[in-house]
Amino acid sequence: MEKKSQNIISTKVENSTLDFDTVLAVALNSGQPFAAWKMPNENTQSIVVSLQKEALRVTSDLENLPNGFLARPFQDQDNKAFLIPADIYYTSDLPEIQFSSDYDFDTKVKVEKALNDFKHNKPLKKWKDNMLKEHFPPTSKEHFTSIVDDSIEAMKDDAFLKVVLSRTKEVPLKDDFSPIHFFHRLCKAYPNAFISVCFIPKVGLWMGASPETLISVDENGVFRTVALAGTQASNGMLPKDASWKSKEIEEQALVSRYIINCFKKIRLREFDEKGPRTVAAAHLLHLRTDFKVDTKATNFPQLGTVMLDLLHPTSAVCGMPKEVATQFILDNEHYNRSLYSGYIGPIGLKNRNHLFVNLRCLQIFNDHALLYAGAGITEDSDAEKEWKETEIKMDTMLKHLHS
Ligand SMILES: C=C(O[C@@H]1C=C(C(=O)O)C=C[C@H]1O)C(=O)O
Repeated sequence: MEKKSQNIISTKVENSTLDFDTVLAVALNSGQPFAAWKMPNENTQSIVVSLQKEALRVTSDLENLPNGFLARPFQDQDNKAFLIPADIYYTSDLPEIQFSSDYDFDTKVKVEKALNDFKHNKPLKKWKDNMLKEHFPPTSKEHFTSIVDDSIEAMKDDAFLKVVLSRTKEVPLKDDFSPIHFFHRLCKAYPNAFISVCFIPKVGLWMGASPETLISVDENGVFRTVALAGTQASNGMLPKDASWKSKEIEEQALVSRYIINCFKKIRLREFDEKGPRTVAAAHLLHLRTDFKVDTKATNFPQLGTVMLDLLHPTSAVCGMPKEVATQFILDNEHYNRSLYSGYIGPIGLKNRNHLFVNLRCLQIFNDHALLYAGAGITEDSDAEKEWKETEIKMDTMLKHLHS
């Protein structure tokens, strides 16, 4: 991955003070923008905290942005993403905290004091004051099934081929709910998902266990993306034993075709394609095709940025054709998806970029959570089954919210 280098100063904070939970607790209490995450199949847990009150608003130009955590909503007017710059960066595989060199000695002393104070028994309670107070009413079953039926009619009239319709559900939280414990429960339950918690003022506190990479470019310049679609409950079945109906096979093939069309638009022929094969995500099975490009061999270092712009939102979360499906979603869902089905992930850190589709996620309010899930609708869909599909997708988070 090619990127301009950034100045970073490492500060050793008294060893006993520094651990992931302390840094996360101080970040949560602070009201500053922050994100913490664990990558799929890795044990390291990382956190970035911004020392500015608001997240930055940026275009997703990965080669030129400062290191940090990027979060882009499904849709908004100015097509910009939020960036939480890594003013402070902590990763559990290093014994020190890193400050970007823009921050002076006083700031470092303040942060170290906050970490020490917390360790000497300041409880995690202020975080609730930073939560959003209001949201759109949760979607009723009646509304969801009626818009699914309307979309099926529209597809029968050839208005579009596929649309992904989503909904929300409100769940009360216990008084002693801790985002930190929840984060660890998710890490333990879903080792191959991207586990994240992210706070942006006015956008709220979001947590998730995403199974879906939107794009990644690793330290060797290898670009990856996936076409993920088709859902069934595994009910204990191994991926290799799964069989799929033509509805799901077509639904996933549309996503693959969409990705290949994006490669075609930029005249890139040198991509590897593997699949589709069945993969497990929590208690669910999906169909997935993997795409890979060597950006060094193809001399295309900015491929990540270019594909991000072309791919988002893919037909795994939006539909086909994209413009008509987007309009149907905006006209019918009757709520703002915000970060749900947008993309989130770390950029620049450890010399790699990895953005995930923000799925299997929820938003935390001070006494309840708002869960989000959607389902791909085609002409052959059945509204009742699609409602059920959103329920089982929401179970990914719901199962671990209280334990
Ligand atoms: C839209 C969601 O998931 C997406 C839609 C899928 C489908 O329609 O079968 C499967 C995986 C995801 O790409 C969601 O989890 O909310």
